Amino acid sequence: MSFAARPPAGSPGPRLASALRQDQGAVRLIPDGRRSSGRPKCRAADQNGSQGAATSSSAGGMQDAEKVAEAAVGIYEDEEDFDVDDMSGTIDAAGAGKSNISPGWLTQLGRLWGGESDCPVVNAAPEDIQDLLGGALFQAVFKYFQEAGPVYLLPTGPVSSFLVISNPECAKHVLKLSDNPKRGVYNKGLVAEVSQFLFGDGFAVAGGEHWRRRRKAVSPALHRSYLEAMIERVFSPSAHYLNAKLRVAARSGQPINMEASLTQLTLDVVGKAVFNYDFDSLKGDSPLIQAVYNALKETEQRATDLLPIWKLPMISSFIPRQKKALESVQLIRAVTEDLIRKCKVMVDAEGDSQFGEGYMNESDPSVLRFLLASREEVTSTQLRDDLLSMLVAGHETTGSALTWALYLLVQNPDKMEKAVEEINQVMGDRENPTLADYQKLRYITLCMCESLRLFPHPPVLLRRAAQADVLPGGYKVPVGQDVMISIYNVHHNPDVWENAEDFIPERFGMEGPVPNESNTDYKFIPFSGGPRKCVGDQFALMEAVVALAVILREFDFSIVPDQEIGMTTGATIHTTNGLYMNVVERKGSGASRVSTEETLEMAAP
Ligand code: HEM
Repeated sequence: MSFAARPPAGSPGPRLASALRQDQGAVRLIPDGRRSSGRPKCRAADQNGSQGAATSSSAGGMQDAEKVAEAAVGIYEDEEDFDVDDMSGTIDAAGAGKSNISPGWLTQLGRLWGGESDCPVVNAAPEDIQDLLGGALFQAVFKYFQEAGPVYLLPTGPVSSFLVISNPECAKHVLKLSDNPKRGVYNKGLVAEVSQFLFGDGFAVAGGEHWRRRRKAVSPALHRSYLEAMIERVFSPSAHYLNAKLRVAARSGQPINMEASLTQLTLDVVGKAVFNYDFDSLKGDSPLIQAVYNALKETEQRATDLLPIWKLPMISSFIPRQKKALESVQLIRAVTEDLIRKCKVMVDAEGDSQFGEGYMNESDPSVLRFLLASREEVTSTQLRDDLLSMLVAGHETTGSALTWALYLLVQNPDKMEKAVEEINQVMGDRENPTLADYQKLRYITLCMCESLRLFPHPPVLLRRAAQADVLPGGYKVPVGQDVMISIYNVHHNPDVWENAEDFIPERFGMEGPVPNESNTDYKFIPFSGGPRKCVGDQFALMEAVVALAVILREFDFSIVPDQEIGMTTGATIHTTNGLYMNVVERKGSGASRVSTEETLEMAAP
């Protein structure tokens, strides 16, 4: 799908869902004609009586719904969220369900295995296949949600399916029970399987006790004084560096690809913050950016591959797609290992460190230095994989979040005016935001949140049921079922959000805490929630708000006309062909006071 870069004057911005709605004919099967506004009520048994036991998903059978529910209630802080009486639904994860009309080819395959269900089961229509397999998967998943309701089964092959969740109640339930130390019902399942080639044993995909130990070791590195130091030493200087590049574009009158520029910015930031290493990707095309993109695209393709050839290492090394991915991983790992080696030499030379709670080396506040100084017993491969988890998780996500925030602001001039007014008011003549400034940049923070609501990165989260479970609403989940929480659908769900498709930063309010999963009761979950919530959420928000403040204070942006800005996914929502903008220096801004020579010197490759 694509949408025009310039909506008519006064338009609230991209209206993604309405564009999708025009194309609803592709989604066919809706038992009993149920619509998305209501929770589908499911009958308990099918007239054919088949239980479709041929898949690993359904092996092990169902536990008694109420027993499962009781166990789950025990670990909820807010037990009233869980309605034990309303558990009549049935989902059979055998890969297919009952269809009233001619099923699509994927469902057809699924039915060969005898799967049956009275719950909504969607058919993959031919026009959706490109989105489902390696395109913008989340868009097809949204389209089905509009027809099939907040919980449905999406068959993806003869023996595989996703139970897709699009409402806050079920998302909260699954996220809170993911790797939960009291009762871990869900794990990372497929996502761990398909991204192991990239993350190895890194804590972003590891599970159970191993994951818990590594997360406990790594997350203290992101303490408050570290974040404060990052604002002044990394976020703000890196954004000024981007400004030098923007100035060259402004003075030459050449359009610039803001998606590429912002993704380079965030790679530079995360490189310095995690490794104290300057990738300097703003100065030239970094093969590492492409490598990370290739590797993440491969993980998504693996998740939807009908024939998982990647499970056969001997064969997969001859396939160009797999070869490219493996080469990318080799490059990413080699860079990471080199950085660890160099830092270790410095830490060893220091002898016994002053390590303690909130430790920060003044000359090198990086996460790597923190972890090495802690002198914890950890193998260098484990350290590499953990740091790589942070590098990959923190780079593209924040780059995409900034890209869409800028896009939305440019498309909504009244919001842009408010944003620039706030920046000028808070920062005055000062070029570098401080922690105090960050705390006052409330409207910019809300713009970032609203951008993350409309364009969440990643748009879907994957889990697998390690035990039988029952979702709020009564949907039974058998052992082994793959579950997809569509953050995109929760954020675009019209039953959850008023004017869900419009960019309205004000919806969160100018007072009170910054929106997160807890204070919105899982309506807003861009950083996930529960035990596996993002460890870099504060880091990311600070980085993005500081970058926007520094950039918007100096430049005006407009989208290059007649540009089709489509969407696709790796791990985040990307444009299909970049986001080209014209840049103009604001009168009286810092930019206009810098000479062309100075600018060229800063931005020279
Ligand atoms: C706007 C930017 C960001 C967004 C939208 C985002 C979003 C997310 C989400 C949704 C998850 C959960 C994935 C899941 O449950 O399957 C996650 C996990 C994670 N994020 Fe972020 N993230 C962002 C920035 C960052 C940054 C800057 C870092 C590090 C500096 C980071 C590090 C991580 C790590 C290590 C995990 C795995 C945590 C675990 O499994 O225990 N993220 N992120």
